[in-house]
Amino acid sequence: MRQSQESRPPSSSTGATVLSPPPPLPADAALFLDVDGCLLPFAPRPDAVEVPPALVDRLVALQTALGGALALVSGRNLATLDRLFAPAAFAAAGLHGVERRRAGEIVQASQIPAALRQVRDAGLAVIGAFPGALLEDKGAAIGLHWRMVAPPRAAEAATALRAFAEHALARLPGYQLQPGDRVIELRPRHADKGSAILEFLAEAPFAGRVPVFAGDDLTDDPGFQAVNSHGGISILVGDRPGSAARFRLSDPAAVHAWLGVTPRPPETPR
Ligand SMILES: O=P(O)(O)OC[C@H]1O[C@H](O[C@H]2O[C@H](CO)[C@@H](O)[C@H](O)[C@H]2O)[C@H](O)[C@@H](O)[C@@H]1O
Repeated sequence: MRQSQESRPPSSSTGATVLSPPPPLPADAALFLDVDGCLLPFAPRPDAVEVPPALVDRLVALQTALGGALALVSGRNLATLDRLFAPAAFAAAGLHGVERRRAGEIVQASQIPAALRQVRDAGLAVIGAFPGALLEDKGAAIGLHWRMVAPPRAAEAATALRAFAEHALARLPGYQLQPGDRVIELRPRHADKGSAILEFLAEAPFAGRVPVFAGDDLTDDPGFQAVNSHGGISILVGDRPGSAARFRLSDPAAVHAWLGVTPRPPETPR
């Protein structure tokens, strides 16, 4: 369907979509937050991210203020999200929507097909050819990362890892490729961030609230579409042409400012 001149988002002289900063968080929001590239700046490796205690403090305060209607919606698995944000326990969707649980619930990890174990072993051999590349084993999903491959081999690594993943997909019925920021992932395809958000919105304490979702990457677009379909607030973090988001924040620091994260005062020595 063609958009009318009036309904199209405004464009800059370069043609890039110009999105406004989001309005303040509504008091009756159902708040959904992506993690890497949104709440946390990118780190060299998946296990090198640091979650500032002040961010956890603020998310816990928002969780209370919103009657529990706050969920992390991430490509990480649920176990990793719990470890990163400990001691807090948030409702969460992991593996790009494949895993989902309410706050305080314990869930079994997803089933791992035997073929994925074989693909993982073959993938370890491929990344071995590129110093700095790594394979992230997330249980039912794997990620092949090249952020730490130094130029000039980074482009070659990206091509080789994408080609490996495309080839491996044929051995994994029910799986799809998930491109990300210097990563290609293989993950189950029966759910995405949009379906996870819609499932949260169908139940307490999220139902009947204004959905708000902030995220940065391709995997976040189904989430933007889900909140848009409910008249909510979709927020792109960073710059990515073609996103379905209606508002924009420049980076994780801007997300923190918008959420009202304030640094913890330094501890006084006793
Ligand atoms: O949906 P998200 O919460 O944004 O998760 C997406 C993927 O993020 C992680 O990878 C990215 O962040 C790493 C740490 O900063 C970085 O080293 C890597 O280059 C990025 O691609 C995570 O490792 C993946 O499992 C997530 O799917």
